[in-house]
Amino acid sequence: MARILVTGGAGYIGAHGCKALRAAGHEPIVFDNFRTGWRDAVKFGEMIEGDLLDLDALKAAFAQAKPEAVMHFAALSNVGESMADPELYWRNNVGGSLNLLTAMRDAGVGSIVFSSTAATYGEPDEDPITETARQAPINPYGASKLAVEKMLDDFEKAHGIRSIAFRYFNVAGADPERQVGEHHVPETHLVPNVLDSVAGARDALTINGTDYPTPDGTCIRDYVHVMDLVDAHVLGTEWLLAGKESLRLNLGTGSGFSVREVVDAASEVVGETVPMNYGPRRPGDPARLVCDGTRAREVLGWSPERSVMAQMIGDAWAWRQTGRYSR
Ligand SMILES: NC(=O)c1ccc[n+]([C@@H]2O[C@H](COP(=O)([O-])OP(=O)(O)OC[C@H]3O[C@@H](n4cnc5c(N)ncnc54)[C@H](O)[C@@H]3O)[C@@H](O)[C@H]2O)c1
Ligand SMILES: O=c1ccn([C@@H]2O[C@H](COP(=O)(O)OP(=O)(O)O[C@H]3O[C@H](CO)[C@H](O)[C@H](O)[C@H]3O)[C@@H](O)[C@H]2O)c(=O)[nH]1
Repeated sequence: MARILVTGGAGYIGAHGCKALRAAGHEPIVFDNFRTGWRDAVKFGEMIEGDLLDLDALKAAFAQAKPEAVMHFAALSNVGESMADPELYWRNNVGGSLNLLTAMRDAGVGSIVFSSTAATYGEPDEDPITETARQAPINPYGASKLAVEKMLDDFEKAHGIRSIAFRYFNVAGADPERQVGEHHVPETHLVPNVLDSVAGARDALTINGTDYPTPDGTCIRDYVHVMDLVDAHVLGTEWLLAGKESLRLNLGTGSGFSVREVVDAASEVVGETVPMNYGPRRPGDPARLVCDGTRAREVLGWSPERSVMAQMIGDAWAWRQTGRYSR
């Protein structure tokens, strides 16, 4: 059993991470400023309210929590917002991570699992994308995540802090037991937007572009169930705690689904037609992002068993019907 400081543990993926840590016998301690997170999402251990931009608060959190490792989910992650306000993204995501690594160095904590993203690849030059593909982000969000990957490299060389950067593809679904789930305000992700449209909580879903060079003209993505994704984080944390080397790993299934295929799957799961219309392309959307996820399976023994489209949509729908948070 290990004590793990979980930054962003009140957010979508971080809350599932806490559940997975607890299920594996570890003790998550959430560090979050609730900017996009939810107090109701903190269910699996202690919580320290604080901001990554406040180095003193972070140092105090390390003194209080005495963690053996860190899971670092906290970030802002809205691509459109990052284009409009890059300063916010560089300050929060890069400045916040710099403070975190500084506090880790000072507290003598030598293991961190970091949420990176397929957005670090930009317009990929490989299909499917392996970890050695060129990283050339096309928006400030992706650039901020790539900068943190480089910061991790430098802190390892200078201070021996070992890290795993997981490059997530499209995360979807929810805890099947409905304790935690996805709730962003505003929501930009496809699956919750589809379900909000079915539930009448928003106007018809707008499909962003139908003229991409894909079989049905809509963008193709690689969707991974959030519970599978956080299982990889537990395996990664245990890997580092066992003294093993730093890793950079994609997390995805290797299967691509178009926007239309996701909509059709949702209609089938929910048993209703998804109200939808067609809009222009969303700036910055690559046509196709599909992962070569072989390495995570081989190195960590990760097996994403729940990342089946019908299951991801079904779990997200069940959570939407009964579980959502309120502020
Ligand atoms: N959702 C996806 O599909 C996806 C894909 C790739 C990468 N990621 C990455 O995964 C991580 C989690 O994403 P999510 O969808 O759960 O986002 P989220 O917005 O639901 O959660 C982020 C959490 O971090 C907290 N936070 C942000 N800035 C903070 C700060 N300065 N100090 C303290 N807490 C702060 C927020 O309050 C929130 O609870 C992010 O780093 C994101 O970039 C997500
Ligand atoms: O209402 C919507 C919402 C989305 N889409 C489309 O659905 C696809 C998936 O969009 P998401 O917003 O769900 O996901 P992204 O692929 O844009 O982004 C995800 O993957 C990125 C990496 O490429 C980042 O990591 C980001 O944080 C993560 O959410 C895109 O073609 C998007 O344009 C729609 O057509 N309508």
